[in-house]
Amino acid sequence: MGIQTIAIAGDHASPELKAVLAEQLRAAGHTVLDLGTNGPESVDYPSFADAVAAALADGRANAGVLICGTGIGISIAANRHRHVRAALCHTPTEARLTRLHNDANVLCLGARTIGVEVAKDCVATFFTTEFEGGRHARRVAMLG
Ligand SMILES: O=C(CO)[C@H](O)[C@H](O)[C@H](O)COP(=O)(O)O
Repeated sequence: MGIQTIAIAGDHASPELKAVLAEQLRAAGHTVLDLGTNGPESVDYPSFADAVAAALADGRANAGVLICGTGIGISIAANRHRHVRAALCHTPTEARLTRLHNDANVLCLGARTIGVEVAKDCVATFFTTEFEGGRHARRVAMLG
């Protein structure tokens, strides 16, 4: 994917993992736009999906990472936005294939469902894998 400006956000399940992943992304040379949340207070995941979607829409970021407890709610919310292709990944294989086949622009992770090392591997794979194009470009275009 090359060096990106990456918007990262999540709900109250996310801050610890988010901090680790933000540091990983910065160490890899990316610019990180942290859109919260940064504390343990209970918040609502759709707001954070909307914040990353807005950053992608207005050009403040080229890609995103979203985290909630399972990654499910925040991926549902993110995919309500037509310009977002958010992929919930539990393995680096899924992270690789969603970049190759779906040109996913937002990686979703579950802070309560995968370990930090697997999450880091998913991030590393997602942001170093290029979209394959070809037959997959036709299908991605059909997503609207
Ligand atoms: O949306 C979710 C389920 O797909 C996330 O896991 C949320 O983080 C979770 O629902 C938050 O639950 P909590 O009991 O309010 O911490």
